[in-house]
Amino acid sequence: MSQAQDFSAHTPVMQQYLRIKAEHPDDLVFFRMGDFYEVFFDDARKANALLDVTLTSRGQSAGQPVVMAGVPVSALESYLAKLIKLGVPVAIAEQVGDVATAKGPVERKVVRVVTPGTVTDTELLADKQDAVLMAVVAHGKTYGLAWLSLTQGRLGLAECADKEVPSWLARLNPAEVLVDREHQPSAVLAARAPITNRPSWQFDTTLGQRKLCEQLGVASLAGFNAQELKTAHAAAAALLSYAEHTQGRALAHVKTLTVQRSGDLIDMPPATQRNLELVLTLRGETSPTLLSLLDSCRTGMGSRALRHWLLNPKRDRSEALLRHDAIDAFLRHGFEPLRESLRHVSDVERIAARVALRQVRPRELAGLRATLKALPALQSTLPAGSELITALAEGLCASPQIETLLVSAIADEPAVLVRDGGVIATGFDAELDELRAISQNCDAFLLDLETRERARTGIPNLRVQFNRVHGFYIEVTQGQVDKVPLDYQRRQTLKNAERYITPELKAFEDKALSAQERSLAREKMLYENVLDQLIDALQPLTQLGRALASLDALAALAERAACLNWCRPEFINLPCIDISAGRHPVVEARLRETGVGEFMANDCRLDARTRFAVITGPNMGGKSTFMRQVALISLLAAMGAFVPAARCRLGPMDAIHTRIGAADDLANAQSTFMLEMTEGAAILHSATEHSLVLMDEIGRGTSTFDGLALAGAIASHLHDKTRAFTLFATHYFELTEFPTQHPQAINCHVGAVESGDNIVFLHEIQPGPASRSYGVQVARLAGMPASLVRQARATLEALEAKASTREAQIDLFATPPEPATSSAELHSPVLDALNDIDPDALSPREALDLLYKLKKLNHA
Ligand SMILES: Nc1ncnc2c1ncn2[C@@H]1O[C@H](COP(=O)(O)OP(=O)(O)OP(=O)(O)O)[C@@H](O)[C@H]1O
Repeated sequence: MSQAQDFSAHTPVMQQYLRIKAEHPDDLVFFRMGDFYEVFFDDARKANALLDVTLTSRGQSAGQPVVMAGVPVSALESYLAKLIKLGVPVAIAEQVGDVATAKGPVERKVVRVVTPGTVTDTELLADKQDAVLMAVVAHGKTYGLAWLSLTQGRLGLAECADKEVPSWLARLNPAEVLVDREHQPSAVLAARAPITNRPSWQFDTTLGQRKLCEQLGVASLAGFNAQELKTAHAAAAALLSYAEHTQGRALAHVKTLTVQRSGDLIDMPPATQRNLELVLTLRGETSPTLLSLLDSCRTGMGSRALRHWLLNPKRDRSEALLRHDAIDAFLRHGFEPLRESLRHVSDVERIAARVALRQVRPRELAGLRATLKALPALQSTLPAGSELITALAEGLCASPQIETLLVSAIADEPAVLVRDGGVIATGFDAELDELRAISQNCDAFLLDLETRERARTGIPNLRVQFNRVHGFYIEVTQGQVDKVPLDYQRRQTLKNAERYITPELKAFEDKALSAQERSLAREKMLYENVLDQLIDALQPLTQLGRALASLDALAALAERAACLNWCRPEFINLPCIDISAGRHPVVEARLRETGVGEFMANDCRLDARTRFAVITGPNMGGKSTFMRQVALISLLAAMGAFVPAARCRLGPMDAIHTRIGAADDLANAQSTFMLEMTEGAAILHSATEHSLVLMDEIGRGTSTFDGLALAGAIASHLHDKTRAFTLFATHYFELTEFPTQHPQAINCHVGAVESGDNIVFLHEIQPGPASRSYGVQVARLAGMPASLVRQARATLEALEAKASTREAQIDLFATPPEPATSSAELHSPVLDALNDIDPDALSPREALDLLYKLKKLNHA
């Protein structure tokens, strides 16, 4: 922290600060002063609370001491990482003017604003996940969505209904959602997304259209099929303005737009993502999940691609088929050579984005150079026979000029930062080489001077040295001082020695220091030139990043298929889920890891005639595991992966809905039962005959009769009206009657055998209903006290005896009665008159007269 600085409000430097702060009222302003970023006033207090940096005060402002705190420049990344995690945006004001020539305070400017959705710093981002920035705006019931991954340069647009918003948020998992400050969209607030408020005027359709056209370099959005998405354009306006604002520059690398329509993707509501533990476990951990099992990628780019495929499975299966072909090709010809080559590949996707934003570090460019050099060898590992791999291989031919430029311009092992020098290769620029030679020849000159001066003065231990504060000097110990010649001028007195300068040494110092300064400035300029040339060649770099990411992800899927013994799924065009010997990949892996036992593979056969399976059996029997594995296998197939089964044939699928278990959602003031019913209702409203629905013990959150009645009604609705493929696990034995009255339903159960007081789970799905539920035995296994188990068993026997003497069975699945209609309504004169009308025979005039007559009748 600069010690002597006056920070009173009237000083020019504070005026400069206050001006910058006024432009960034919502951001924490990091104000560069030498080797520190200073934060002032309320920002300082905030930094103190969040980062635990020490508060100091200096000078006065409006009669109050100026409170401030400092963060060393070298520690910026770690502080930013903390603030980003806390969702606090930081505006970084750098010194952009020349300190040496500035009159008054050196010019400072906010060069970028770092926010959770727009971070691009390699150190601040997880390798395997991208930060997504999103903007959402509501026009009536239509929601416009626009999103951007800055590090991928991908821009997306969509429009959807309010009830679909949670699915989009869950799928895109944005780090930051921009909303209109005046009209915060309720669906976003309800989903508790991390929002950033922006002014209303930024959510403007016309502005959005213009900005999108400018960004993509086109005259119309028709080519992207995005012409009609007016509400999404409004969201894009805010999105692009904010992204540019935070980066402090245009986004040169964002050149493509994807329009996604709700109907393109297999719908996976947030509950499905959560219950199937796709990317997070139910406890919120990243492992063990389906993604953690799948992701054996060698690069961060590959992992990110895989995550994207998993969370965005398409209904149209052509892309998945191409991926299946590619995996086949890898399995036939080997995937390890490619995976080995990928070990030496840098994150080209992120490097390309950081080039475009001019944030790329010298070592990243060295990494890019090494990757480019490794490409021919990598290309030779690719198998033939797959259309997709052939297409991706074309993306590997990044322009040779880039490689030539990086080889000639960037040093073999460049320094971390350009400002330290040593980044540009020797031989790239004659002027730089000359300046460097002057500084490097320093040592030789100093040695020579030392020898000469020792001879001239007769002082044998005289030394010529340099330090940052005092520059060059000749040091003579106190005992020898009287031998010093007259042309020695004293620079500094130490306890045991005197330090001198001579005219010759002073002249050399001027030359050497200015050469070093000029050489650093020249390197900076040359580096910027290299960036200019790279930005001109961004397209092939971005394409290279994407090709490498996809190849890595495909090779990982092949590796998983081989190691875990998965098979290629088949798609057909008839309604069908036909899985032979299917397994739950994560449970199977866990059993193998822990050595507890073998996973029991199970079949699932659903088709146009059998759409509904009632699954019964003991707790812990494997019902949930079976249901989940059917969903996971369907999803894996749709994303283009092989599946854990011996054989698998799947018909079209438009959604995977799940209602499994429940924890109270206290934060949303919803009870377990309320949540169960809300999720259940959402499924009944949106599922179609092409959807897969998993219902696990619906109704258990309330009293037995209520629960049973509701479960029966829900099952009937799903079977008769929705006609979705449904797996319905239940402990209500009454529901095993369901298939007798519903032709498309079957019973199946998970097997268990009793031996004495014990129960052995077979985990095998068998036809027909379970004979009993073994709840008491499971409680015993769980370690309930023996006396309690005895009591429960006695009560159970009494209840069973009572139930068997009960006579009439209630028909759970009877068609519901029509809502009551009053007798007055049945004999309404208006209805009678209406019945008599023949609309086709009426002239307009007669129709109008009749309308008046009907109205009169109604009031009579
Ligand atoms: N097919 C299988 N092969 C081997 N083990 C299995 C199989 N299915 C389930 N298991 C084991 O049994 C445990 C319980 O399975 P699961 O949760 O599916 O039972 P459940 O019938 O749904 O129980 P509940 O009715 O209490 O919810 C799993 O954690 C797993 O360890």
